[in-house]
Amino acid sequence: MPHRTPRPTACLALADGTLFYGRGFGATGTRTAELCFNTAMTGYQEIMTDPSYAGQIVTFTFPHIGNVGVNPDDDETADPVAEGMVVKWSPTEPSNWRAVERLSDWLARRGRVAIGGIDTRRLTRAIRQQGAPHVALAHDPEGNFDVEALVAAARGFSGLEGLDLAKTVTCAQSYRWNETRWAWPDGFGTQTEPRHKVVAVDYGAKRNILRCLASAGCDVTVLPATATAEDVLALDPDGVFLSNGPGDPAATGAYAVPMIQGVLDKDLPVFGICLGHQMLALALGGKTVKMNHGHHGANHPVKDLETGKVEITSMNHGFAVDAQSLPSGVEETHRSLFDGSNCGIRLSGKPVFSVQHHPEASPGPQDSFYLFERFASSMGR
Ligand SMILES: NC(=O)CC[C@H](N)C(=O)O
Repeated sequence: MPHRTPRPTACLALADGTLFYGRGFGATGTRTAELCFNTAMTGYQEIMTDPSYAGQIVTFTFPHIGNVGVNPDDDETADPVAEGMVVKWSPTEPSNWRAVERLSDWLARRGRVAIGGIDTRRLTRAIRQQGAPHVALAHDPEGNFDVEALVAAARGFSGLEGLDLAKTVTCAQSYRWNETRWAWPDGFGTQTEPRHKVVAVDYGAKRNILRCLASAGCDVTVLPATATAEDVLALDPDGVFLSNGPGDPAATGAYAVPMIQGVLDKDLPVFGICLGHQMLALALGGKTVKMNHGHHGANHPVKDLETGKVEITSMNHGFAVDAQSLPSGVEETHRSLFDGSNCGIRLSGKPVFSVQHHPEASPGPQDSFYLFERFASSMGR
């Protein structure tokens, strides 16, 4: 019997002309984005719904993606935010008691394209070597691809530099975080009586961050990204939290920096995560830089420079704070043991600090949860 290879139904085109063919799933159509790779072994639903992935397509280096389906509880925001996904094996039938839907149906319903059957090792090596490429990912069940047009679309993608994407994923209006579910059911910092009034500025906040703040005893009011210092201070908070978010920190800094400086003038405790960390660094006079291929995974070792302790952390960033650019009075507190890049800062002698990694995990290890407790205790007991 002659062996017939099924016709490819998806095509991933890199701006340098490299093509990967595979089996499409999820929505049909074409998306352009920057391509990154994520090394986490679990948490594809949390990753796809992390607002910080706006403008990006994610290559999963772990081969078994989709095997636990999707469920109503693991979304980090209402919809997937990453533009699409690239995987080694097309998803099999989900097998998990929490699954309510197949990954492919969920992606299709929410307009996200995906490609399976890809040599993700080769692709990951290419990303590491050349830096995060601009790509076009097309899914067509008929398998008709105009590859020249796809490569041209990939080349036409503007890239993330200079893009303020926080505005596109922030909440439309302020709201109070009133979910009664704690960050982790196994009981980290579960707190029933909130003691600290916190304003969280939403640049694309993951829900588990808000849960962790609540679990550490914070009563959280969330404000849109463009909130001014007056908006924040009008709520008379005990502390201000700056969230994660997508895009180029320098672009979002145009309106975030004056807000943060206004808050710092009032001597309030401030805690930032990821984009929030980058925003705080900019507000304190530092600079951010675009990384070659960034950090995206759940296994990144970070050293606490004060204690010498190493935390295994969850990461998702393509920009970094340039530690050399930090003015005196701003200390580097954490550093990546993968590449030495900056992972944390503190304003000397003040309860003003931030980290590049994700202490809320989701997905990932919970080693860094202490940072939420540090923020809570900086607001008094
Ligand atoms: N997770 C984040 O907040 C990401 C921050 C920023 N957009 C970056 O890519 O570095």
